[in-house]
Amino acid sequence: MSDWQSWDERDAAAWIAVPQESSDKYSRGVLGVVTGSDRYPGAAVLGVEGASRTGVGMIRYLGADRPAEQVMRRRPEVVTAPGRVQGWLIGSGMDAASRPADDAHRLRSALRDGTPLVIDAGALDLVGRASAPVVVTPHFRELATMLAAGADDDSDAVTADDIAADPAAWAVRAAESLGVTVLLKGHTTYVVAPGGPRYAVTAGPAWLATAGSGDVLGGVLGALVATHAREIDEDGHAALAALAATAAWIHGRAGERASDGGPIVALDIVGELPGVVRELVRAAG
Ligand SMILES: NC(=O)C1=CN([C@@H]2O[C@H](COP(=O)(O)OP(=O)(O)OC[C@H]3O[C@@H](n4cnc5c(N)ncnc54)[C@H](O)[C@@H]3O)[C@@H](O)[C@H]2O)[C@@H](O)CC1
Ligand SMILES: Nc1ncnc2c1ncn2[C@@H]1O[C@H](COP(=O)(O)OP(=O)(O)O)[C@@H](O)[C@H]1O
Repeated sequence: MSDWQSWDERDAAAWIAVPQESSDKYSRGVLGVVTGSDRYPGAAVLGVEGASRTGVGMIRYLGADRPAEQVMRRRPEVVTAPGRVQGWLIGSGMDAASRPADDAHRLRSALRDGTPLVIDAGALDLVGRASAPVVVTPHFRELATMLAAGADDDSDAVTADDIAADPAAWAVRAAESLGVTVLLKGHTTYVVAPGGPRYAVTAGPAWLATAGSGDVLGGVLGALVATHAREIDEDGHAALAALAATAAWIHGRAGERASDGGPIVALDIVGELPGVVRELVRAAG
Protein backbone atom coordinates (compact mmCIF):
# COMPACT_ATOMS: atom_id res chain seq x y z
CA MET A 1 0.00 0.00 0.00
CA SER A 2 3.02 2.30 0.21
CA ASP A 3 2.49 3.64 -3.32
CA TRP A 4 -1.03 4.78 -2.42
CA GLN A 5 -1.41 8.33 -1.23
CA SER A 6 -4.29 8.89 1.16
CA TRP A 7 -6.46 11.87 0.20
CA ASP A 8 -7.65 14.16 2.96
CA GLU A 9 -9.43 17.44 3.58
CA ARG A 10 -6.37 19.56 2.74
CA ASP A 11 -5.95 17.79 -0.61
CA ALA A 12 -9.65 18.11 -1.45
CA ALA A 13 -9.72 21.81 -0.49
CA ALA A 14 -7.33 22.59 -3.37
CA TRP A 15 -9.88 21.31 -5.92
CA ILE A 16 -12.91 23.50 -5.27
CA ALA A 17 -13.46 26.18 -7.94
CA VAL A 18 -14.72 29.23 -6.06
CA PRO A 19 -16.67 31.73 -8.23
CA GLN A 20 -14.99 35.13 -8.67
CA GLU A 21 -16.53 38.58 -9.10
CA SER A 22 -16.00 38.22 -12.84
CA SER A 23 -17.67 34.78 -13.03
CA ASP A 24 -20.87 33.99 -14.85
CA LYS A 25 -22.69 30.69 -15.17
CA TYR A 26 -20.87 29.75 -18.37
CA SER A 27 -17.40 30.68 -17.19
CA ARG A 28 -17.92 28.62 -14.02
CA GLY A 29 -18.55 25.51 -16.15
CA VAL A 30 -21.50 23.68 -17.68
CA LEU A 31 -22.13 19.97 -17.09
CA GLY A 32 -23.91 17.88 -19.73
CA VAL A 33 -25.81 14.90 -18.32
CA VAL A 34 -27.10 11.80 -20.12
CA THR A 35 -28.35 9.50 -17.37
CA GLY A 36 -31.52 7.70 -16.27
CA SER A 37 -34.05 5.58 -18.12
CA ASP A 38 -37.68 4.51 -17.85
CA ARG A 39 -36.53 1.82 -15.42
CA TYR A 40 -34.26 4.03 -13.33
CA PRO A 41 -35.44 7.66 -13.56
CA GLY A 42 -34.34 8.25 -9.96
CA ALA A 43 -30.67 7.85 -10.82
CA ALA A 44 -30.94 10.88 -13.13
CA VAL A 45 -32.49 12.94 -10.35
CA LEU A 46 -29.81 11.90 -7.86
CA GLY A 47 -26.90 12.67 -10.19
CA VAL A 48 -28.30 16.07 -11.11
CA GLU A 49 -28.93 16.81 -7.43
CA GLY A 50 -25.37 15.77 -6.55
CA ALA A 51 -23.91 18.03 -9.22
CA SER A 52 -26.21 20.97 -8.39
CA ARG A 53 -25.36 20.94 -4.69
CA THR A 54 -21.61 20.54 -5.28
CA GLY A 55 -21.64 23.71 -7.37
CA VAL A 56 -21.56 24.20 -11.15
CA GLY A 57 -22.56 27.09 -13.43
CA MET A 58 -25.29 25.18 -15.26
CA ILE A 59 -26.52 21.68 -15.96
CA ARG A 60 -27.82 20.57 -19.35
CA TYR A 61 -29.86 17.42 -18.81
CA LEU A 62 -30.04 15.68 -22.19
CA GLY A 63 -31.40 12.22 -21.31
CA ALA A 64 -34.72 10.47 -22.06
CA ASP A 65 -38.16 12.01 -21.54
CA ARG A 66 -39.29 10.18 -18.38
CA PRO A 67 -36.17 10.93 -16.32
CA ALA A 68 -36.14 14.45 -17.79
CA GLU A 69 -39.63 15.04 -16.38
CA GLN A 70 -38.51 13.90 -12.93
CA VAL A 71 -35.34 15.98 -13.07
CA MET A 72 -37.27 19.12 -14.04
CA ARG A 73 -39.89 18.56 -11.35
CA ARG A 74 -37.16 18.57 -8.73
CA ARG A 75 -34.66 21.06 -10.27
CA PRO A 76 -36.24 23.70 -12.52
CA GLU A 77 -32.79 25.35 -12.76
CA VAL A 78 -31.71 22.59 -15.15
CA VAL A 79 -31.70 23.33 -18.88
CA THR A 80 -32.81 20.68 -21.39
CA ALA A 81 -31.55 22.53 -24.48
CA PRO A 82 -28.38 21.16 -26.09
CA GLY A 83 -25.32 23.39 -26.28
CA ARG A 84 -21.69 23.70 -25.24
CA VAL A 85 -20.57 21.96 -22.07
CA GLN A 86 -17.22 21.60 -20.29
CA GLY A 87 -17.78 18.05 -19.00
CA TRP A 88 -20.19 15.12 -19.24
CA LEU A 89 -21.76 12.69 -16.79
CA ILE A 90 -23.16 9.65 -18.59
CA GLY A 91 -24.52 6.20 -17.78
CA SER A 92 -25.98 6.25 -14.24
CA GLY A 93 -29.41 4.60 -14.24
CA MET A 94 -28.93 3.17 -17.73
CA ASP A 95 -28.65 -0.45 -18.81
CA ALA A 96 -26.14 -1.34 -21.51
CA ALA A 97 -28.02 -4.58 -22.21
CA SER A 98 -31.27 -2.83 -23.19
CA ARG A 99 -30.22 0.51 -24.65
CA PRO A 100 -32.90 2.28 -26.69
CA ALA A 101 -31.72 3.75 -30.03
CA ASP A 102 -32.36 7.29 -28.79
CA ASP A 103 -30.09 6.73 -25.80
CA ALA A 104 -27.39 5.23 -28.04
CA HIS A 105 -27.52 8.42 -30.11
CA ARG A 106 -27.39 10.68 -27.04
CA LEU A 107 -24.43 8.79 -25.60
CA ARG A 108 -22.60 8.81 -28.94
CA SER A 109 -22.95 12.60 -29.16
CA ALA A 110 -21.47 13.03 -25.67
CA LEU A 111 -18.62 10.61 -26.38
CA ARG A 112 -17.71 12.46 -29.61
CA ASP A 113 -17.94 15.94 -28.13
CA GLY A 114 -14.23 16.16 -27.27
CA THR A 115 -15.04 17.13 -23.68
CA PRO A 116 -13.93 15.15 -20.58
CA LEU A 117 -16.38 12.50 -19.40
CA VAL A 118 -17.42 10.82 -16.18
CA ILE A 119 -18.68 7.39 -17.25
CA ASP A 120 -20.82 5.36 -14.84
CA ALA A 121 -22.96 2.19 -14.72
CA GLY A 122 -24.84 1.63 -17.99
CA ALA A 123 -22.35 3.46 -20.23
CA LEU A 124 -19.20 1.72 -18.98
CA ASP A 125 -19.18 -0.55 -22.06
CA LEU A 126 -18.58 2.56 -24.22
CA VAL A 127 -15.37 3.60 -22.49
CA GLY A 128 -13.23 2.95 -25.58
CA ARG A 129 -15.33 5.29 -27.76
CA ALA A 130 -14.53 8.56 -26.00
CA SER A 131 -12.71 11.34 -27.83
CA ALA A 132 -11.55 13.05 -24.61
CA PRO A 133 -10.11 11.97 -21.22
CA VAL A 134 -12.39 9.71 -19.22
CA VAL A 135 -12.85 8.87 -15.56
CA VAL A 136 -14.93 5.75 -14.87
CA THR A 137 -16.79 5.12 -11.59
CA PRO A 138 -17.52 1.37 -11.33
CA HIS A 139 -18.27 -0.76 -8.29
CA PHE A 140 -16.77 -4.27 -8.11
CA ARG A 141 -19.40 -6.00 -10.27
CA GLU A 142 -19.25 -3.27 -12.90
CA LEU A 143 -15.45 -3.38 -13.04
CA ALA A 144 -15.56 -7.17 -13.41
CA THR A 145 -17.92 -6.77 -16.38
CA MET A 146 -15.64 -4.16 -17.96
CA LEU A 147 -12.55 -6.31 -17.60
CA ALA A 148 -14.35 -9.45 -18.78
CA ALA A 149 -15.26 -7.63 -22.00
CA GLY A 150 -11.55 -7.17 -22.70
CA ALA A 151 -10.47 -10.71 -21.72
CA ASP A 152 -9.28 -13.05 -24.49
CA ASP A 153 -11.42 -15.92 -23.25
CA ASP A 154 -13.59 -16.82 -20.25
CA SER A 155 -10.68 -18.36 -18.34
CA ASP A 156 -9.04 -14.89 -18.23
CA ALA A 157 -12.19 -13.24 -16.90
CA VAL A 158 -12.00 -11.67 -13.48
CA THR A 159 -14.96 -11.94 -11.11
CA ALA A 160 -16.38 -9.40 -8.66
CA ASP A 161 -15.08 -11.63 -5.85
CA ASP A 162 -11.55 -11.45 -7.29
CA ILE A 163 -11.81 -7.65 -7.27
CA ALA A 164 -13.25 -7.58 -3.73
CA ALA A 165 -10.23 -9.61 -2.58
CA ASP A 166 -7.71 -7.06 -3.93
CA PRO A 167 -9.46 -3.90 -5.15
CA ALA A 168 -6.31 -1.75 -5.18
CA ALA A 169 -4.48 -4.07 -7.57
CA TRP A 170 -7.49 -4.40 -9.88
CA ALA A 171 -8.00 -0.65 -9.99
CA VAL A 172 -4.40 -0.29 -11.20
CA ARG A 173 -4.78 -3.04 -13.79
CA ALA A 174 -7.98 -1.48 -15.08
CA ALA A 175 -6.45 1.99 -15.42
CA GLU A 176 -3.48 0.57 -17.33
CA SER A 177 -5.46 -1.73 -19.61
CA LEU A 178 -8.31 0.71 -20.35
CA GLY A 179 -6.22 3.91 -20.49
CA VAL A 180 -8.67 5.84 -18.32
CA THR A 181 -8.71 7.16 -14.79
CA VAL A 182 -10.48 4.64 -12.56
CA LEU A 183 -12.45 5.43 -9.42
CA LEU A 184 -13.25 2.03 -7.91
CA LYS A 185 -15.98 2.44 -5.28
CA GLY A 186 -16.07 0.68 -1.93
CA HIS A 187 -15.38 1.28 1.76
CA THR A 188 -12.02 2.52 0.60
CA THR A 189 -12.33 4.10 -2.83
CA TYR A 190 -9.27 3.63 -5.05
CA VAL A 191 -8.47 6.25 -7.68
CA VAL A 192 -5.80 5.56 -10.28
CA ALA A 193 -4.69 7.45 -13.36
CA PRO A 194 -2.99 5.43 -16.11
CA GLY A 195 0.73 5.59 -15.32
CA GLY A 196 0.00 8.30 -12.78
CA PRO A 197 -0.99 9.00 -9.22
CA ARG A 198 -2.82 6.54 -6.99
CA TYR A 199 -5.11 7.79 -4.26
CA ALA A 200 -6.93 5.88 -1.53
CA VAL A 201 -9.94 7.63 -0.03
CA THR A 202 -11.56 6.35 3.15
CA ALA A 203 -13.89 9.13 4.17
CA GLY A 204 -17.38 7.76 4.71
CA PRO A 205 -19.32 5.33 6.88
CA ALA A 206 -20.64 1.95 5.69
CA TRP A 207 -24.14 3.51 5.86
CA LEU A 208 -23.20 4.91 2.42
CA ALA A 209 -23.90 1.45 1.01
CA THR A 210 -27.46 2.40 0.04
CA ALA A 211 -29.27 2.57 -3.32
CA GLY A 212 -28.49 5.69 -5.29
CA SER A 213 -25.43 6.66 -3.25
CA GLY A 214 -23.16 6.05 -6.25
CA ASP A 215 -25.47 8.05 -8.51
CA VAL A 216 -24.94 11.03 -6.20
CA LEU A 217 -21.16 10.50 -6.36
CA GLY A 218 -21.34 10.64 -10.17
CA GLY A 219 -23.01 14.04 -9.92
CA VAL A 220 -20.42 15.35 -7.47
CA LEU A 221 -17.61 14.30 -9.78
CA GLY A 222 -19.42 15.64 -12.85
CA ALA A 223 -19.63 19.08 -11.23
CA LEU A 224 -15.93 19.03 -10.30
CA VAL A 225 -14.92 18.01 -13.82
CA ALA A 226 -17.07 20.68 -15.49
CA THR A 227 -15.64 23.39 -13.22
CA HIS A 228 -11.98 22.38 -13.86
CA ALA A 229 -11.79 22.31 -17.65
CA ARG A 230 -8.51 24.27 -17.70
CA GLU A 231 -6.77 21.97 -15.22
CA ILE A 232 -7.87 18.87 -17.14
CA ASP A 233 -6.73 20.46 -20.37
CA GLU A 234 -3.29 21.16 -18.87
CA ASP A 235 -2.73 18.05 -16.74
CA GLY A 236 -5.09 15.43 -18.22
CA HIS A 237 -5.43 12.31 -16.12
CA ALA A 238 -3.41 13.70 -13.21
CA ALA A 239 -6.11 16.38 -12.79
CA LEU A 240 -8.93 13.88 -13.34
CA ALA A 241 -7.50 11.64 -10.61
CA ALA A 242 -7.27 14.54 -8.14
CA LEU A 243 -10.85 15.54 -8.98
CA ALA A 244 -12.07 11.95 -8.59
CA ALA A 245 -10.38 11.59 -5.20
CA THR A 246 -11.89 14.92 -4.16
CA ALA A 247 -15.36 13.76 -5.23
CA ALA A 248 -14.97 10.56 -3.18
CA TRP A 249 -13.79 12.58 -0.19
CA ILE A 250 -16.69 15.07 -0.43
CA HIS A 251 -19.20 12.22 -0.84
CA GLY A 252 -17.76 10.35 2.14
CA ARG A 253 -17.73 13.42 4.36
CA ALA A 254 -21.31 14.30 3.35
CA GLY A 255 -22.32 10.73 4.21
CA GLU A 256 -20.61 11.03 7.58
CA ARG A 257 -22.39 14.29 8.38
CA ALA A 258 -25.77 12.97 7.18
CA SER A 259 -25.45 9.67 9.03
CA ASP A 260 -24.05 10.75 12.38
CA GLY A 261 -24.02 7.04 13.21
CA GLY A 262 -27.45 6.20 11.80
CA PRO A 263 -29.08 5.20 8.49
CA ILE A 264 -29.27 7.52 5.49
CA VAL A 265 -30.83 7.65 2.04
CA ALA A 266 -29.07 9.01 -1.03
CA LEU A 267 -30.78 12.42 -0.90
CA ASP A 268 -29.49 12.87 2.67
CA ILE A 269 -25.96 12.84 1.21
CA VAL A 270 -27.02 15.54 -1.26
CA GLY A 271 -28.36 17.70 1.59
CA GLU A 272 -24.93 17.80 3.23
CA LEU A 273 -22.94 18.61 0.09
CA PRO A 274 -23.10 22.43 0.31
CA GLY A 275 -21.93 22.32 3.93
CA VAL A 276 -19.00 20.06 3.03
CA VAL A 277 -17.98 22.31 0.12
CA ARG A 278 -18.25 25.33 2.45
CA GLU A 279 -15.89 23.59 4.92
CA LEU A 280 -13.41 22.98 2.12
CA VAL A 281 -13.53 26.59 0.90
CA ARG A 282 -12.86 27.76 4.47
CA ALA A 283 -10.03 25.24 4.85
CA ALA A 284 -8.42 26.53 1.63
CA GLY A 285 -8.78 30.17 2.70
N1 LIG B 1 -32.99 5.08 -7.76
C1 LIG B 1 -32.39 4.65 -8.88
O1 LIG B 1 -32.80 4.97 -10.00
C2 LIG B 1 -31.21 3.76 -8.76
C3 LIG B 1 -30.64 3.30 -9.92
N2 LIG B 1 -29.55 2.53 -9.92
C4 LIG B 1 -29.07 2.09 -11.24
O2 LIG B 1 -29.33 0.73 -11.36
C5 LIG B 1 -28.51 0.19 -12.36
C6 LIG B 1 -27.95 -1.14 -11.87
O3 LIG B 1 -27.01 -0.84 -10.81
P1 LIG B 1 -26.54 -1.94 -9.78
O4 LIG B 1 -25.53 -1.26 -8.92
O5 LIG B 1 -27.72 -2.58 -9.10
O6 LIG B 1 -25.84 -2.99 -10.74
P2 LIG B 1 -25.17 -4.38 -10.35
O7 LIG B 1 -24.22 -4.68 -11.44
O8 LIG B 1 -24.67 -4.35 -8.96
O9 LIG B 1 -26.36 -5.40 -10.37
C7 LIG B 1 -26.96 -5.81 -11.56
C8 LIG B 1 -28.19 -6.63 -11.21
O10 LIG B 1 -27.80 -7.76 -10.46
C9 LIG B 1 -28.75 -8.04 -9.44
N3 LIG B 1 -28.03 -8.26 -8.15
C10 LIG B 1 -26.69 -8.21 -7.96
N4 LIG B 1 -26.38 -8.52 -6.67
C11 LIG B 1 -27.54 -8.79 -6.06
C12 LIG B 1 -27.89 -9.17 -4.72
N5 LIG B 1 -26.96 -9.38 -3.78
N6 LIG B 1 -29.19 -9.31 -4.42
C13 LIG B 1 -30.13 -9.10 -5.35
N7 LIG B 1 -29.88 -8.77 -6.64
C14 LIG B 1 -28.60 -8.61 -6.99
C15 LIG B 1 -29.72 -6.92 -9.43
O11 LIG B 1 -30.91 -7.42 -10.01
C16 LIG B 1 -29.15 -5.86 -10.34
O12 LIG B 1 -30.15 -5.25 -11.13
C17 LIG B 1 -27.44 1.24 -12.67
O13 LIG B 1 -27.77 1.88 -13.87
C18 LIG B 1 -27.57 2.20 -11.50
O14 LIG B 1 -27.14 3.50 -11.83
C19 LIG B 1 -28.87 2.16 -8.69
O15 LIG B 1 -27.86 3.14 -8.53
C20 LIG B 1 -29.81 2.15 -7.50
C21 LIG B 1 -30.67 3.40 -7.42
N1 LIG C 1 -19.12 -0.43 3.03
C1 LIG C 1 -19.00 0.82 2.58
N2 LIG C 1 -18.39 1.79 3.32
C2 LIG C 1 -18.30 3.05 2.86
N3 LIG C 1 -18.77 3.46 1.65
C3 LIG C 1 -19.38 2.54 0.88
C4 LIG C 1 -19.52 1.20 1.29
N4 LIG C 1 -20.15 0.52 0.31
C5 LIG C 1 -20.39 1.40 -0.67
N5 LIG C 1 -19.92 2.63 -0.33
C6 LIG C 1 -20.00 3.83 -1.15
O1 LIG C 1 -21.36 4.03 -1.53
C7 LIG C 1 -21.46 4.29 -2.92
C8 LIG C 1 -22.22 3.14 -3.58
O2 LIG C 1 -22.23 3.30 -4.97
P1 LIG C 1 -22.92 2.23 -5.93
O3 LIG C 1 -22.50 0.86 -5.58
O4 LIG C 1 -22.71 2.72 -7.31
O5 LIG C 1 -24.45 2.38 -5.52
P2 LIG C 1 -25.73 2.75 -6.42
O6 LIG C 1 -25.51 2.04 -7.74
O7 LIG C 1 -26.89 2.19 -5.69
O8 LIG C 1 -25.79 4.22 -6.58
C9 LIG C 1 -20.03 4.47 -3.41
O9 LIG C 1 -19.65 5.82 -3.31
C10 LIG C 1 -19.22 3.62 -2.42
O10 LIG C 1 -17.87 4.05 -2.29
